[in-house]
Parts: sequence; structure tokens; C-alpha cells
Amino acid sequence: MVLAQLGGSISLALRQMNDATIFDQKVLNECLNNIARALLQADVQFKLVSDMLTNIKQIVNLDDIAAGHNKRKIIQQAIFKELCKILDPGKPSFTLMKGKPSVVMFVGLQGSGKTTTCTKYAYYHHKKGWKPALVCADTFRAGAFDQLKQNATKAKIPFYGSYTESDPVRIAVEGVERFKKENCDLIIVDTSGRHKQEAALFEEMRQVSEATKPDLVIFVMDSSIGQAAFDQAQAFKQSVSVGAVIVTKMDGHAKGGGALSAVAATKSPVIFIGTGEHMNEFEVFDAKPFVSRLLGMGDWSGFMDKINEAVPIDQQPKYHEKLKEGKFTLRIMFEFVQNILQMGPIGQFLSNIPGFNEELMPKGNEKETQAKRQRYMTMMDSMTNEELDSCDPKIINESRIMRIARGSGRNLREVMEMLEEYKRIAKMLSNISALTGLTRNLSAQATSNAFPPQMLKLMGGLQNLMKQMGSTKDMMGMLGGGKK
Ligand SMILES: Nc1nc2c(ncn2[C@@H]2O[C@H](COP(=O)(O)OP(=O)(O)OP(=O)(O)O)[C@@H](O)[C@H]2O)c(=O)[nH]1
Repeated sequence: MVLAQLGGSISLALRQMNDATIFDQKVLNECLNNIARALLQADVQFKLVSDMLTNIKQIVNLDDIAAGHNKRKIIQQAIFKELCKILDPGKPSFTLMKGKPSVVMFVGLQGSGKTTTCTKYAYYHHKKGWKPALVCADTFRAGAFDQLKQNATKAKIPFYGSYTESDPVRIAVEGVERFKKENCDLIIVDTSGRHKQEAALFEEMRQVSEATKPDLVIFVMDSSIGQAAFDQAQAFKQSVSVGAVIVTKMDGHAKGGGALSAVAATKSPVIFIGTGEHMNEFEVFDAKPFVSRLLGMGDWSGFMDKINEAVPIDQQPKYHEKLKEGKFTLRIMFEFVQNILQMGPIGQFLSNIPGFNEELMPKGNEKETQAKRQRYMTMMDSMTNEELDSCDPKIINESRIMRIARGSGRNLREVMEMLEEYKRIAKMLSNISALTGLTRNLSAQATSNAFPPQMLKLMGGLQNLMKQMGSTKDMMGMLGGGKK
């Protein structure tokens, strides 16, 4: 995935900092230099990187941090905050309102994915109960209207355009007027692009904008444009009042750091990302979970969203309390995996879990993982309820390990590996929780909305779990524990 390499390099820099026995200015400088190098290599603009380092250094003055405070955590928090700050300059300049006609104009270079994104945007809102419509004011590229027409028809979105009219302003105005009369509440105007930034393009954009008076102008940017992103985004911003950014082709192999630069240049947030050519390959963009993923901390909210649906609400309070108290038990771990397994492609899902980025979950591991499930089940079967519900793996002493191994027909090493994996995840979850302040800072209501539902489902019932889960090593593979 785009930016995966950047995420990997940043998390490596943080890991190296965490592993250093003595933590001093030298270790801090090395960590910050490594992060700066990673950002620059990912095409983030030089000035942005240098400003970010200055800010972090100001926040993290080692001499000023009182003894007893966890300096490493303060640094991680500062890095997290700074990256979020770059990516999230606040709300878009305009918020759409259902039932009230809004005009949204799309701008961007040719080939950036503008036309495709217009339809994705319309389709996204259509699914949410809006009444969108598409206007093709791109008279520059032959075939643009056909493309929009084809996409719009597929998505069942009304459209307007012309094969003969060459004046984009006229088409835009006619289209907007028509759809206003038809009570559409989201009128999307697709404009022409050019291969490069040209005066003619900007002039045309200005005229369309003046004539249609859009409530929001969205700048569409291809994620692979690299260091040129800042200047390109700035040039668009100077011509029309860009209020939001959509970054496309995030599914490609580009470095993607340009997205950060575009946000800084337009001072407008990224609101969606395109992750493929198809209509539904379009995701709402939220800076915090994105940066979490970038830093290898996983995307908690994405993860929670995915498992949220399946959880019995009546069980929420119980698990809410358990998690708030930091009670991550072996039973939770197993049911956690069980539910992950029920939720579609494991690799994609795991990428949402804190700590499990693509490097920890190499391709090919999945198959192996599936094959090991049966062994998990048998080992779980040999544990007592007390063991499954405890947060203290020490209660499973040597003789119990031997007993579990014997009872499940597995070897000692496999049982120990499972327990090690449990400890690793428990530690990781406590780190994540501390770092994001997740359980600590959420209100009871917010927490019960986010956490318990999934965890409940995760826990679902041991019987069920036994049927569907596999063995210990399986879990290790699934959770990336076997790969360091
Ligand atoms: N992989 C991938 N391809 C995309 C994405 N968004 C758009 N594309 C593809 O990018 C190519 C260009 O997209 P268009 O929508 O035609 O680009 P455009 O900016 O409207 O181009 P002009 O109309 O010429 O200005 C098409 O082949 C799209 O299918 C994306 O998120 N991921």
C-alpha cells in the first residue's frame, strides 16, 4: 500500500529509540533524523519536514521533562500529533446539508482521477440517501462526457453534458440550473484537466467557478506525483478556493508522501481517498487513524468499525469494564481471532489491527495460518476456565503447560509460543491504549459505542470459538507473532 514503506521506516525509527538502553539526546536526534529521512524519501516537502522537526524538538526538550515521565512516550505522542497536524488542518471549508442544494466543483490535472472520483463521490452520497447529480463541464478531453455518462448510468446518478457544446461555462451553468430545479441536493461539476498546470486551465476553472458559485471546490490529486504535489496543489489553490482534497490511487505503489504536502499547500483536509478503479473503492479519510496506521500503531477506529456490527449490545457493559481495567485475557485473544476469521479476508482485516502492518503480515502467511487453526482449538480445549479468564499468564505454570500440551496432543514449545504471543499482544494493547489514551480519554458513552461491541462479539462464546478456531501456532502466524 501507498505510504506503507514510510510507515515501516517511521515505526522502525521509533522501535530503535525504544530499544536503546540509555535514552539521551543522541538517541533522540538519531530517531528524529531517521524519521526526517523517511519522510523526505516519501516525497514529503522539505520545509514541512523541517518545520515538523522543529516543533517536535520544542515539545520534547529532554532537560525539561521531569524525572519519572516516560520520555519515549512523550516523543511518540509528539510525532503522532505533528503528523496529524499536517494531515488535518481542520474541517473542509463547507459542510454539505442533505435536502439543501449544494454545488461541488472538482478540479485537478488530467488523469488525476477526477472524473472517476466525481462518480465515486456521487455514489457514496447516493448510498447515504442524498440526491446527487453529475455535470460534465469537461469539454477539453474527447470522451470525457462519455466516461462520465457511463459511470453515472452504472451508479444510477442523473447526469448532464453535451457532445456539441464547447463552452464549459455554459454547460456547467445549464447543468446546475437543471438539477437545482429537479431538487437535487448535491450537484457535482466535473471540470477539464490538462496534462500540466497551464494558464488556460486555471482561467477556465476560474470562469466555471464564477458562473456556478460552488459551495465547495475539491482538488483531486494523484498520490504518485511526489515532490511536485506541494506546488501543484498551491497553484490550484491560488486560482480557485480549494476547500478539500481527495487523493486518488492510494492502492498503487507510489510513495504517497505528496498527499501530506498537498494538505499543507491548500490548508484543506483530505476528505476521501481513492483506493481502486471501482466505484466503491473510495474511503472516507480520517487523519488520526491514518497516522496510527502509518506509525504501525494500527487503525483502531477502522478496526472497531469493522467488528462493531456483530456484537450483542447487552453484553457491552461487562467487556467495557474489562477493557477499561486493562483485562486482556487469553479468552479475549482467542475470540478476537475467531471474529477476525469470520470477517472476510484476514490480511486486509489484520492491517487494521494496531501493530499489524503489512510487514508483519506477509503474503502467503494466511494459508499457513488457516491450516494451524485446528491445533489452536485443541490447546484451548485443554485449558481451564480460570486460565482462559485470567490476565496473568503466570498462573499457567510449568506443570500446567505440560498438562495442556499432553491434553491437546501438542508439544511444550507450541503451548509456550501461544503464551508468549498472548503476552506480546497484551503488552501491545496496553501500549496502544496508553499512547492514544483510548480507554482513558473516551467518555463512557463513547467507549461503549466503540469498544465493547466488538469485544463482545470477539468473545462470543467459547463453544463457538472451539468449533471455529485452530491451534496456537496458527494464531501466532495470524497475528504476525512468528515473524520478527
Ligand atoms: N488504481 C486506481 N486508479 C484510479 C483511481 N482513481 C482513478 N483511477 C484511474 O485513473 C485513470 C484516470 O482517471 P480519470 O477519472 O479518467 O481522470 P481525470 O482526472 O478525470 O482525467 P481528465 O478527465 O482527462 O481530466 C482511469 O483509468 C481511472 O480508472 C484510484 O483510486 N485507483
